[in-house]
This record gives sequence, C-alpha cells and structure tokens, in this order.
Amino acid sequence: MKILSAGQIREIDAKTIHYEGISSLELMKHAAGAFYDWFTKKYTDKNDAILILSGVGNNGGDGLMVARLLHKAGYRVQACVVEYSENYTEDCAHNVRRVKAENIPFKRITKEKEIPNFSEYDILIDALFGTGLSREITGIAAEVIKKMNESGKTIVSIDVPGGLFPDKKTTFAVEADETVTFQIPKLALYLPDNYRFVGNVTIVNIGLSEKAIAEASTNRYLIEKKDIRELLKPLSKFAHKGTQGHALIIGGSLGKTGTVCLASKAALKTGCGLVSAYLPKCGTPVIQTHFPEAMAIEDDNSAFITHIDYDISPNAIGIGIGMGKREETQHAFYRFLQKNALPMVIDADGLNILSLHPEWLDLLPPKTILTPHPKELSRLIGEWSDDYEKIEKATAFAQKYRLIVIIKGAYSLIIDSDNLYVNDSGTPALATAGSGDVLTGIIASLLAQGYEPGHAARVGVYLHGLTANLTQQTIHPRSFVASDIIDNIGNAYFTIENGMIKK
Ligand SMILES: NC(=O)C1=CN([C@@H]2O[C@H](COP(=O)(O)OP(=O)(O)OC[C@H]3O[C@@H](n4cnc5c(N)ncnc54)[C@H](OP(=O)(O)O)[C@@H]3O)[C@@H](O)[C@H]2O)[C@@H](O)CC1
Ligand SMILES: Nc1ncnc2c1ncn2[C@@H]1O[C@H](COP(=O)(O)OP(=O)(O)O)[C@@H](O)[C@H]1O
Ligand SMILES: [K+]
Repeated sequence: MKILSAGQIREIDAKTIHYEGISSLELMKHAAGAFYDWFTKKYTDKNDAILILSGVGNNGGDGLMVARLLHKAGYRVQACVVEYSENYTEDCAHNVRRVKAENIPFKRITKEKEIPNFSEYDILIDALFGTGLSREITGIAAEVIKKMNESGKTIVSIDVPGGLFPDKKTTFAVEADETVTFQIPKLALYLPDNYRFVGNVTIVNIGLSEKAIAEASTNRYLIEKKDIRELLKPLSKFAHKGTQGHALIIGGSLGKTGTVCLASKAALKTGCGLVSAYLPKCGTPVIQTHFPEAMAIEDDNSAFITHIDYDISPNAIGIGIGMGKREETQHAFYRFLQKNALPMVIDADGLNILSLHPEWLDLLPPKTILTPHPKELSRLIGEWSDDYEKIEKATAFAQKYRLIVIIKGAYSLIIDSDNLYVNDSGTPALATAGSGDVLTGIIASLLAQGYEPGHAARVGVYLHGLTANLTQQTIHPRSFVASDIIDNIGNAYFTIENGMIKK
C-alpha cells in the first residue's frame, strides 16, 4: 500500500471527486461513516459521555458528521468547534448547521474559559486538524490540546492526531490512544518518535478513487499481506531437500550458542531444505541435542570463532549472532568477507564488528541485508536528531554500500535502494530475547531458497511479525518467547496463503 504525502492525499481527494463524480460532502460522509463503523465496534457502551472536538477544516467537518451519526445511534454526544480561525470550509460549516438543526448539544470554543471540563467525559474524539495542518499550533487550539493531553481520558483521533505533521517532525500534538486514518497511510504514523501522539493505528477504507491512488508516485510503502502473498514462491510437487536451498548460520560463542540454535531452527522452519550451523566447539553438543535436523560444523576453538572454513556449498548465509567481538573472531570475519560472494544477512555482533571497521563494508556483496536495531544502527551511521534524519542517513548508508538495511522496531523499516517499506505486522510480544536471532534465520532461509534479497527482507520481516499477531489469543504477550515465533512460522504461511489459521 502506498504511503503518500499530505499534498498527494489532497490531490487524490480532489481526483476522487472528479473521477467518481461525487461531491466533497459525499466523500466526507464515507469518511465519517468509516470512522463511525470502527468506533461503534470498539466502544459499544452508549452511556459513555463522548466529547467531539472539531476544528474549522474538513477534519472538523468529519468530526461533526461523526457526532451526528453517533447521536442518531443513541450515544451521548457533545459536539464542539474550536474556532481557531473564522475560515470554515464549506463542508464543515454545513455540518455545524446540521448539528444545530438536529439538536445535538453544541458549543463554540473561542477562548480558554469556554473549554469544557474534560473530566465529565469518557472519550474525547479529536477532529481538530487533519492533513491540512500548515504550521505549528498556537492560541486556543494549543490550549485545548494541552488540556486534552492532561485529561487522562481516552482520546481517539480522526485521520491524524491534531497537530501531527504527516511528513515532518512534530513536537506538539494531541496524544491519542487510537488513530483511525483514512485509507492512505502517512509515514508519520509509523515513526517511533510519534508513538506518543498516534497510539494504535487503524486504516479504514473511505472509497478514494483507486485510479487516483494508482496515479500517485511514491517510493514508500506499507507492507500488506497481499504483497507478501504475491512474493511467496510456490512449492513444487517434485521439490526435494536439494532444491529448497541450504542455509548456513554462522555465530555463537561460549554461553551464546542458543542464538545459533534459534536461527538454525527458524531457517529450517521457514522452508529451506538444509541447514548447517557453524559454531565454536562448545556449540556442537548444544545444537545437536536441541535441534537434530541441523548439521554442525565446528570451529577449532572451543569458546569462540577463530576462522570460518567449511567444505559445504550453502546457498546463503546468516552471520553475526552471539559471535562476540574478540580479535580472533574479527579477523575470521574479515577473512570470510574477503572470499564470500553468497547472499547474506548480517546481524548483531556481525554489525558491531562492521561498525568498528567501516572499511570492510566494501567487501559485502551487493544487496547484503543488515538487520540492526536502533542501537546497532547508530553505531553504523552515527546519531540522528529525529526519525526523518535517521531514515535519510540510513538510506544514504544503504545506497553508498548497495545494501538492504532493516531498521528493526515496533514498525520495522526496510530500506532497499530508493524504496522504504514499513512493516506493521508484529506486537510487543516480540520484545523478547532471541527474537532478532530468529529473524536472521528466517531471512537466511529465504535467501537460500532463492528469494531476491529485497523480497527476502520483506517476506521475512512480515512472517516474523505475523507469528505474534496470530498467537495474541493463545499466548500472553508477556510469556511469548522466541521459540514461539519459530513454532508459528507455519501458521503465518497458512495465513498469508489463504487467510486460514491452523490451530
Ligand atoms: N483524505 C481525503 O481524501 C479526505 C479527507 N477528509 C478530511 O479532510 C481533512 C483535511 O481537511 P483540510 O484540508 O480542510 O484541513 P484540516 O486538517 O481540517 O485543517 C485545515 C484548517 O486548519 C487551518 N490550520 C492549519 N494549520 C493550522 C495551525 N497550526 N493553526 C491554526 N490553524 C491551522 C487551516 O488554515 P490555513 O492553513 O488555510 O490558514 C485550515 O483552516 C483530512 O484530514 C480528513 O479528515 C475527508 O473529509 C474526506 C476525504
Ligand atoms: N513492540 C514491538 N512490536 C513489534 N515488533 C517488535 C517489537 N519489539 C521488538 N520487535 C521485533 O523483534 C525483533 C527484536 O530484535 P532484536 O532487537 O535484535 O532482539 P534480540 O537481540 O533479543 O534478538 C525485531 O525484529 C523487532 O522488529
Ligand atoms: K484529527
């Protein structure tokens, strides 16, 4: 799904009206209706006191239309317009008239003392500003937002939290619990700095013209299940382990051989035909006991890796997990990079060693996948002042070395040449030891199966996250562990292929 800018969304809005031959008010009806459907499914208690805070633009118009729908359905609604400007849009003004005509409690707020007492309400709906925000908020709107944020009440934002810039850094905005956004994802909704404003994001369809959306050009995308389904390779009737790829996982050190067990098992469960694990000697009994399907190759050293030599022919490599940064291991890694031309995913200490020797980055085959979490990323590219600068610097880094960079997080970002992909599968259940090791195994497996690296990155990140979504009802997020990801890779495949969850 395309992620677009506020300007592009405005254009699609106008084109929809033109192509579909509908009025802007009708489009607003669709938008308000979509919000209403979502809201009434989530908040079913009609005794909740709901305060709707609208602005004077079309976002405010949406809010007032939502007030009318909720009132009609029997909810207890108070509608307000925070009159930060006298320039009402036509559709907003229309809805003010309708709200009054329908005898819905209504109030204009022009100065601080007119701000209602939020403690009398259960839910605040924010329709103050949408994608038309053009500058920092001051005056009465700022007063209202400050009080909303201090109220401790549930806040639900229509389209975007009031004050959130869709395409640049935000410092002050409504701090919503839920944001229901209209059809087109905006980048700002998925950035960690903005989580306190955005809360949970839901995208609802409002019937914007598909043709208009297709005409908008972008290099930013939100990954959807259907995209991943299209990328999945079919499994041939005549497949055998020799055709399904051989992944080699390299890593581990004394006390950290579990990382390689997790990645190796994840690799096999993701579908490659063979998995070998290269570890220090201490790891061999561990992996052979834990996971008999894997083949082990031992380093000479018992506690850490000192050379990386093997006489097998894998198709792809996952390297770096649990490996440590000892001198000997660093040199072994360097000599390995000098001779390796296979597709590769590098994580953890592999990344940390590269940040100690940035000149080694030139040795990586094009499209090597790096999977840093933010700390590892900062070691590679330096600090950033905000998420936008982080993306800019990571993109420049990825392009300079022709790499694919996956910035791991609640929403992982995949940078692949000019393109940015946002992944929204996954839950906080994944914030658990070894979760990143499993991702390395999944991606190594996909590379071994012949997936183009950009596809392996997207499919891998999406699959990994989906395992947590699928177990939300069966495994409490606090007790979900990395092995649960592995156990549910099959279910994730089922879900992607045909929407079915196998219990
Ligand atoms: N996407 C779609 O297709 C659809 C979109 N729809 C809805 O429309 C919304 C966009 O509506 P919108 O363009 O009217 O802008 P909106 O955000 O309501 O506010 C603009 C007003 O705020 C003002 N203003 C701005 N910044 C300010 C500041 N800092 N401090 C004070 N004032 C400030 C600005 O004034 P100006 O900048 O012109 O001086 C203007 O008066 C969108 O989010 C969605 O909810 C649906 O209805 C239908 C389908
Ligand atoms: N709150 C979250 N929501 C979704 N995914 C998450 C969340 N927290 C962590 N993850 C995912 O879990 C993985 C954690 O990786 P990493 O930080 O390397 O962990 P570890 O070092 O413990 O293996 C990443 O893929 C990340 O995207
Ligand atoms: K809003």
